[in-house]
Amino acid sequence: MTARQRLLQVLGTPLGLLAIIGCFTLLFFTLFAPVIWGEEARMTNTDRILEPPSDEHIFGTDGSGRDIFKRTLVATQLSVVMALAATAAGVLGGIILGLLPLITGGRGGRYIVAGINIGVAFPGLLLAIAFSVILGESGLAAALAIAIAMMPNYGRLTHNLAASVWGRDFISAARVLGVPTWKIVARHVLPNVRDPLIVNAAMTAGNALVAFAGLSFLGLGIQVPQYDWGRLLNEGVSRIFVTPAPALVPGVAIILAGLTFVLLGEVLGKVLTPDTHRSLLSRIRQRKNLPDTTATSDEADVNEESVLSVRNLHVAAPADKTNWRPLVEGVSFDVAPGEIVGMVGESGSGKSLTLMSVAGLIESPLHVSADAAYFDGEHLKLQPDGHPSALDKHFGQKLAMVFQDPMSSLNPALQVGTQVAEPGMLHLGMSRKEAKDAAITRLNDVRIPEAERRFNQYPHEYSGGMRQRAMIAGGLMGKPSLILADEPTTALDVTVQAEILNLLRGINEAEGTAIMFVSHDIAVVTSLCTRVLVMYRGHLVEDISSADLRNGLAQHPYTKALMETVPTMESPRDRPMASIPDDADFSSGNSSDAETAPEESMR
Ligand SMILES: Nc1ncnc2c1ncn2[C@@H]1O[C@H](COP(=O)(O)OP(=O)(O)OP(=O)(O)O)[C@@H](O)[C@H]1O
Repeated sequence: MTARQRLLQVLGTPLGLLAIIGCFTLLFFTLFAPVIWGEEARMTNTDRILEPPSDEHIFGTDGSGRDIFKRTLVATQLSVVMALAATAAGVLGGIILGLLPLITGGRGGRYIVAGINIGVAFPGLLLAIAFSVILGESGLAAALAIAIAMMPNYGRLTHNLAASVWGRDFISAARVLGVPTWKIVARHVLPNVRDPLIVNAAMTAGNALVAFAGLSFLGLGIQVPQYDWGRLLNEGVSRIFVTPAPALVPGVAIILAGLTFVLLGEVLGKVLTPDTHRSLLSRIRQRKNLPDTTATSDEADVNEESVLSVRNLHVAAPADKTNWRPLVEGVSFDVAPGEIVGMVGESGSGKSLTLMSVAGLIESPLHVSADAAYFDGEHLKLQPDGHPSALDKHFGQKLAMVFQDPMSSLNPALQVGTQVAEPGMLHLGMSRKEAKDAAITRLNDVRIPEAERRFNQYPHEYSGGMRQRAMIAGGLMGKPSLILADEPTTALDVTVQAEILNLLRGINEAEGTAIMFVSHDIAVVTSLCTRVLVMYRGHLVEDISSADLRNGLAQHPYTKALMETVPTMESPRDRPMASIPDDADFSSGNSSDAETAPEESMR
């Protein structure tokens, strides 16, 4: 869903409606109130001084006989404009302040961060009053004082957001390309932190409005003959026990305007950061043309001897407003207890989606459905749209998952041991001490050297292979009956790759754990797995034993072509290695492409 569609959706809710009414009202009075009522609000009338509410002056008159209601409406302009000016200056200053430590780096950067932290420690309003006193009594000085007081908070927010992006790989990539730091900040950091900053700015504008009114109320802001809501409040308060209206009207205006900015922030928050769960549900309701995969029965034809059995799995992505694009179509497979099943296929063939959808890790906007799914003695319930209830409740106990990139799958802020031990405490009822002992045993099992010492280290202190082994150790805490491994060796060099494969093989032999191993490397898969599932363009085109595959008994042309690419002792050494050409098409099941493709590509 685009931001525009989300905006339209949010505007249809009571929150969006209130925000839009508030914004338009505020805009109207800001622009037109001085033009329409400016003259009347300025005109003094000594005959009607300090009058209580009447038909002519619904909220009475002030000490010069001027209509309080009209003055309140006219004061909207100065109150809102000054609040927005203060917010703009404060936000801009805060952003610069928050980004400076990244640009300067080193000791200078640390001093700036320390300065920001000290600034945050002071209450904003007190800071604003202090600066206002220093800068002198005027509206501009008050706006500047509010902006300065706002900067540390906004600077800290910016710095925290920017620092979380700063460590990411695309920033490192830009740095090694020699992009100047200020440009990295402007082009790579700012766009990634923009949305929360915008949302926060809208909320901050509400605070600035209240703060500005507060300063004027104290006599530090707008000076006579100009007037804003704070000034009117100040004039009204002296009569509050006689006639509450003169103080009440500007007071209510301040509250309503502040509330409008908060509502605007809420709306922006919803538009810029969508609620994925709700948007998925609404999208599923909107799109009628879901793939025809209506669930038939929970127990349709699954193999109860298997540890995992899936029937007619479909995954689809939204193509346009009403249609879905199929990504995985009608995939059915079984994994027997203690079996290692490989899944191979070209990039984008749907291997990861198949694995992730079985595990329940597919997120909006994709849609998953199946006819039936069975895991380790349990029929997974099918939801109304045919989505098999996820395996995730088995995570940490009967099911483990190993991902491709161990650096992303381990939390960099937590010690590795803590993350390995977590399933023990969460799912197996272990005490902290028991979980730690079990985790150290598991780290030893996966051959992490000095496991006891390494337990307390952080992911960045581990090598890539060790991180992957630690991930596997975490999965083994609960003695799983199935490990789902999504390209666990792709990010590793060949030696470490061999270590991980040996480790998985060892676990399978020692504990009888079934493994579903996804890879695009058919050589690795045939060496590790007993059976291989071949995916091609979202379809499972072949289910074949590794022995048959090695003996050249593959049936599908794509599988044959894939096998042709595996180098053997007889492969010619004076030619490039065989590969499948990009334009080869095996969808028709015609083998001619398969037989010619690798050779063609060698020429
Ligand atoms: N969130 C998503 N939204 C839309 N399309 C997606 C999404 N995730 C994956 N796809 C598409 O689904 C198809 C299958 O993706 P998948 O990740 O399963 O491929 P794969 O076989 O695992 O490839 P690789 O070996 O490169 O990881 C691809 O065409 C991909 O572009």
